[in-house]
Amino acid sequence: MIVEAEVPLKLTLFGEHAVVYGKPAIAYTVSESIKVRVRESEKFYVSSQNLQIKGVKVDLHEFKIENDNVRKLIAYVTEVINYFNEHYSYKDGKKAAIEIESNVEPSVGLGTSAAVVVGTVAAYSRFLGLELQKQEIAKISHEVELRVQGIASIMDTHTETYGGFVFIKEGKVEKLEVPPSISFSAGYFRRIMTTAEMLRNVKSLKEKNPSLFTTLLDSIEKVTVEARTALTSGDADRVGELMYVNHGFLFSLGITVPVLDQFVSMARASGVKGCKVSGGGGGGAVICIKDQRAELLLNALGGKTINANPTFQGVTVKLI
Ligand SMILES: Nc1ncnc2c1ncn2[C@@H]1O[C@H](COP(=O)(O)OP(=O)(O)OP(=O)(O)O)[C@@H](O)[C@H]1O
Ligand SMILES: C[C@@](O)(CCO)CC(=O)[O-]
Ligand SMILES: [Mg+2]
Repeated sequence: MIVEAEVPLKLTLFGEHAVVYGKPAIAYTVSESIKVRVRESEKFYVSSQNLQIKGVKVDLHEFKIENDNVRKLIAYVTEVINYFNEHYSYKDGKKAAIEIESNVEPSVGLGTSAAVVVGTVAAYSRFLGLELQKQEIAKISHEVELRVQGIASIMDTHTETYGGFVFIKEGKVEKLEVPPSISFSAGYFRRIMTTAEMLRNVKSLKEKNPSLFTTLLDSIEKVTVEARTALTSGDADRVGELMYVNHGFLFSLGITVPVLDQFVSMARASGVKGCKVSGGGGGGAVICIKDQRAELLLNALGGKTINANPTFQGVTVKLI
């Protein structure tokens, strides 16, 4: 028996980083997805084609890779196994081979870490004979992402579990109806830091200058609340204006890098209605109000466009 979970990736429209500190955020799922397959095995294995290891140290006696980078890269998966061992006393129970398939590079600001967690929770729990509801999958996934990163909101794991457009506020998830007249262009640039590292940078800014940090987050909250109304009423011009404003606040939080700021300011100068960084930053994803000029510019600056059309199903699990 092979259990396969498919998890959509996601784009953050408004409120990334602020959502970690209790502010609202808006995100939605796209057609890019990650698949996690779990099958019985004589030993626990984790395999993933698109993980790259920087630097290798090999124990030639047992031909074993000894490398802290490997441990970090698969931490999201191993933490899921630890969770179920702790909570469902499956110690020394069935061993599993866990395979992750993704067409998107890891760590691009599209919620790949959350998708790996949600997919592994959904598939591994079913492999153990559990029938978890989406609410439980989302809750466990957030706890796992939090354990690995030390800091994490519910946004990525809950958006990818439920699917569609979601408004996140104070631990609650509300589905948003956004008219199809509003659509987006998106893509990503090579990233120089992971989200976990960006979260730690933002936390240190908060500790250095708490009052300025509060002002910035309160301003992002105002933008996100206004964007919710503009989105559901189909006001693309207003959504676009608010995207540029949100990008400016994220620049002030120090989560952008030159290529992202260059892209956003050149898009604005060429008349694109709205653009901003999306997700953890440090490179990674950008999102704009749909405009071919934005997609051409993204590619011209060395980025990769993705299909930014919304999907509405969230995580799915099947036996193959
Ligand atoms: N295909 C994959 N196979 C195994 N692990 C993966 C895969 N993709 C991502 N990961 C894990 O997720 C980590 C990247 O998480 P990170 O949060 O930095 O990026 P992201 O989730 O794409 O961005 P954001 O959180 O900003 O949306 C990788 O370092 C790796 O540990
Ligand atoms: C940066 C952040 O807000 C979004 C990452 O996609 C982190 C989080 O919400 O956990
Ligand atoms: Mg992540």
